[in-house]
Amino acid sequence: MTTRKRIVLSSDHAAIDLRQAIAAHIANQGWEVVDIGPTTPESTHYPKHGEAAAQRVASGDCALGIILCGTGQGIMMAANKVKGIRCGVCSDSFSARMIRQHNNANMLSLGARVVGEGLALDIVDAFLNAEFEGGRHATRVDMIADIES
Ligand SMILES: O=C(CO)[C@H](O)[C@H](O)COP(=O)(O)O
Repeated sequence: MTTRKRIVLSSDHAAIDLRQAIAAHIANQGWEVVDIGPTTPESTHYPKHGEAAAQRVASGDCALGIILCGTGQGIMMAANKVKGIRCGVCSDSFSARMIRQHNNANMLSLGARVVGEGLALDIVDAFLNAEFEGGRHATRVDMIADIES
């Protein structure tokens, strides 16, 4: 039996269409997508959606998470308040690769009012296809965890 890796997706009202496009894109790549919404366009509050997704990652229920709001900034700030979460906002594919390789990021944040769908999907691919390099970077990531404890 093949175990598919689970990834959680969430957003606020500003990013529903882009979140759903990302969900379809990565489901096609074999990921088990846990899309925790929202699904309706009413105005909502990004901190609760960032925290909900972050808890799925921090608990180990999902290996990774992708979260979105208008800029990607507010929902990233909320997710990073959850212990064990390392989330970066990316508007370019190089940064998305590097936050995995050097920072062992377990969440990616995107701004739906910043990047178009084509670039966003490329950023997602860069994030998902990169691996943590460890070594000197592990020392530094451990130092981030020390700040939390
Ligand atoms: O980007 C965001 C947070 O960082 C939000 O998506 C944005 O602030 C929502 O704005 P509005 O309520 O005007 O749609």
